[in-house]
Parts: sequence; structure tokens; C-alpha cells
Amino acid sequence: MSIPGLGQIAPPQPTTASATRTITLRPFWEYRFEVSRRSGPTTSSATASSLANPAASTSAAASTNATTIRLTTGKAERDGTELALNHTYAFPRGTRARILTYTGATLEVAGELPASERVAEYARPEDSPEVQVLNLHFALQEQRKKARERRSAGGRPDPPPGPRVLICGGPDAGKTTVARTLTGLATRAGGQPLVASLDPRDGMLALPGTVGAAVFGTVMDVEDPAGGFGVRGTPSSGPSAVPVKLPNVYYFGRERVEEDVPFWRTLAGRLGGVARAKLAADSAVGETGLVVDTPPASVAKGDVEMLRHAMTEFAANIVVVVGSPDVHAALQRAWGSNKTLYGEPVTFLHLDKSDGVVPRDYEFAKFTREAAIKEYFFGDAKRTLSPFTQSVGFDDLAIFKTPDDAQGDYDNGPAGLERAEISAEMSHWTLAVMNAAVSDPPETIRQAPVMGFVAVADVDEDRRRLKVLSPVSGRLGNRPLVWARWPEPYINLLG
Ligand SMILES: Nc1ncnc2c1ncn2[C@@H]1O[C@H](COP(=O)(O)OP(=O)(O)OP(=O)(O)O)[C@@H](O)[C@H]1O
Repeated sequence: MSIPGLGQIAPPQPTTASATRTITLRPFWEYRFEVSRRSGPTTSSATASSLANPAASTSAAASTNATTIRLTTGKAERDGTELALNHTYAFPRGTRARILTYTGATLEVAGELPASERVAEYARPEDSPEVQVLNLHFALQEQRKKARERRSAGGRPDPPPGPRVLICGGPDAGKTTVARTLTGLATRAGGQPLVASLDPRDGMLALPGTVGAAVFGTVMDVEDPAGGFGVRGTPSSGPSAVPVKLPNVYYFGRERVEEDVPFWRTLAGRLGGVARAKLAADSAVGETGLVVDTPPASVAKGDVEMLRHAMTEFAANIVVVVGSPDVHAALQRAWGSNKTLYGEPVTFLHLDKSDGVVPRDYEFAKFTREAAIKEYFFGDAKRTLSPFTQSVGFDDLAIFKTPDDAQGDYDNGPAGLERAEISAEMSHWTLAVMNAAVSDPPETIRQAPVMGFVAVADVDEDRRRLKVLSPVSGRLGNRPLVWARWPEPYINLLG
């Protein structure tokens, strides 16, 4: 793809080992794999006997495809979303995922050999950590049924909505996977869960650095590297494989909550308000309830307080802690016998961590961030987007940034914004386009919902002009843009 003035996006390199293999899964087994981040010859680190296929490593058929998977018999799913029989799914570079079956299935794995792959075998279904997730789903379905009955019975003017589940735990516990699975299972059962992500590193349905919420009333994209929570699930100028979701997104602009706790609390409060209003206004969403994914937490006082805040704002009545009995106990202690906003007691559950969870190392996290930004502007293998480049004068844009020396505090709330001096330092950063007026007070701009993102392709200080890449055409000067601290511009979208 060649964008005028923006050069080439590097095409994938050929010469990658390829072979078609059959993977047979018994009930509750999982096929776990990671597609290589780079193209080039790969070798499989598979250990399970069903994967041993010497022909695979010697067959070096040139392939520009990433790994493909086809379900040939039985039923299987990726984190709660079913695979269609005989449909070939192509998984992009850097995908880390698992295909799970509850009843047994056969998969045909082709294309590029994954960078790593393994079949997790369980002698008995109850040995699989997935049984706990499935049981939780059935318990939630019961609560949804009761919420439906309460609503149709009338009586109380504002009956409590369906379950509000907050998912917490330490780093790399599998929190997002549990959130995604509960979402996929609820949608499959005909529900319309509202899903919120409070972890700015994930940037659900948006770019990293954001927190957001969206109703998942339709199937998720199995091929999405982020399993349906990625940027491809959001509206764009191109067609989409599955119906897009319409997220409410706020820009935190930092990687970790502790870098600006007051602002994170403000945004969590705003999202909580959006969620409660949606649960009240939309009966299908209200009956299905809410799934909230949270940033990694320990038993440190600040972390427990962060989760307590999220519990309150989202009126959580079920708190699920994955793989961390200490956090489970600390949260239970901190919450005490308090009730939710709707007067219900809170149930605290502990789920085992799956041994399939892959820790998020620095390089992987960087790769996925870059891939999300590229995908936002340029699309993916199946959907090419053509972003617009505009040349804009320095004086025609209103760009704001957080002051260098101003941190918010608990008493006075988050820090405001100040007008940014445009300079070459801004090159390659993505800026958030805020749903606010340029003349609004800085606090209003900072807390406004995000409309979209643009990228600064080039800054010409001599001519006082910027080259800006945006997913759609339209005048940029009408809306305030926010230049935050994260994610930093690792990539040059100029190619
Ligand atoms: N059973 C599994 N088999 C294979 N991969 C898995 C499994 N469970 C999770 N993963 C992968 O492990 C990675 C980390 O999982 P996940 O994002 O759910 O953890 P997390 O606790 O939300 O992480 P973080 O603390 O970084 O937010 C993801 O890439 C996910 O796809």
C-alpha cells in the first residue's frame, strides 16, 4: 500500500516454513499458539505428541500468510466465540491465543508454522481451569434470568440490573482472557453485555493509552490479535468482518494507573457513570449486565483502593480475582460488609490462573502497540484503509498537553491541560481528537470522550506547518487535540 507522501508499509517477507497439520483435541483440551512476530523460517517448539511432524520443519514452502486454522470436525472456540465449521481463520503476526473445545474437535493448522504451539491436555475436564469460568458463566446466566424476571414483574421502579462483574488480579493472570470469554459466552447466549476496560495498556477497541466501554451485542472477530477487543472492532472508513462496536473512549495518555491516580479515578468515574446510565436505559444491556477488566493489582494499599474505587463506580456485585488469593482476601477485607448501589451484597470469587497465560514481555507489548496504531490508520490484511494526509499551519490547530510539572492530587482532582508549543518533538506522536470545543476549559477538554486519533507525520518548523495523518477527511482545527505521554512514538508511519 502506498500513501502519497507516506511511502511504503513494509511488505511481509517470504520464505517461511509451512505445513498442513491435523490437531485432534479431546474435550477441554486447548491448542495454544503464538504466531511469529517476524516473517522468516520458524521452528516449532511443540512438545505434545500430536504435534510432532518432522515434515513440518523441513517443508519450507514460501508463504506470506500467517498461521491459519480451520475447524474440520466438532466444536471449538476462541475465548468464548465459536469457530465456524470449515472456515479458514488467518491469525496475524504476534497473535497469542488458544482454541478450546468442550466436546472434542479436529483442527487443520496450515500456513506459517507458529513460533510456538502446544496442546494442553487434561485427563479430566475438571482439571481444566476453564471449568471455573464456565461455571461462573452459568451462575451469571442465572442472575440475568432473575434480572429479566424482576424487570418484567414491574414493582420497584428501578430494579437492579443483571450482574456487574469486576475482574481483577496480578499481572499476567489471564484477566482479559476471562473478561473476553465471559463476554463471548454472554453474547453467544443472546445477551448484550456492556464491557469496560480500565487498563490503559490494553486500549480496548481503541488505541493504547485509553480506557473505554462498549456494548458487545454481536459476535467478536476471532482473527483479531486481541481476540475481539482490538482496534479493528471499532468503526472505520472500511468494511469490517463482523459488526463493529461503538465504544465510549477516554484518553488517559499514560501507561500505568500510578502515573496519574487522580486522573484515572476521574475517568473510571466517568465510565462508571456511562455504564450505569446504559444499564438503566437499555433493557437488553441492563439484563445482561457488565464485565469490567481492570489493571494489574497487588495487595499494596494504592492498588486495593484503585479496585475499591472501580467496584463502587461500576456498582459491581461480583468481584472475580484471578490467580491471586492475597488480592482476593485484601479486597474482601477492604470492602467489608458494604452493599452495592442497588443494595445487594458483593460476592468475591477466586479463579485459578491458567498455565497457558503468556507473560507480556516488553518486546511483545511494544509490537502489539505498534500493530494497533498501524491497523488503526492502515487497516489489516483483509481491510485496507487509506488515511488522509493534511498539511496544516501551526496556528490552525489547538493542541493541548499535560503540564510537565503538574500532577493532580486527591483533594483538587486531576491536573488540567495547557496549550502545547508545536515543535519537531511532536513528530510521529498520535494525538487524540477530543469531543469538545477548542474554547472549552482545559479540564473539560481533558475529560471529554475521544472522537478518534491523528498521527503527526512531519513537523516543518521553518514553514510552521505540520503534516497530519487522519483516518477520515475533515478540518482538524475545529476540535482540540491532546498530546499525552504514552504511547511514545516507537514507529514512523512514514514507513
Ligand atoms: N489458556 C491460554 N492459552 C494460551 N494463551 C493464553 C491463555 N490464557 C491467556 N493467554 C494469553 O496470554 C496473554 C496474557 O493473557 P491476558 O491478557 O488475559 O492476561 P492479563 O492478566 O489480562 O494480562 P495483564 O496483566 O498484562 O493485563 C494473552 O496474550 C492471552 O491471549
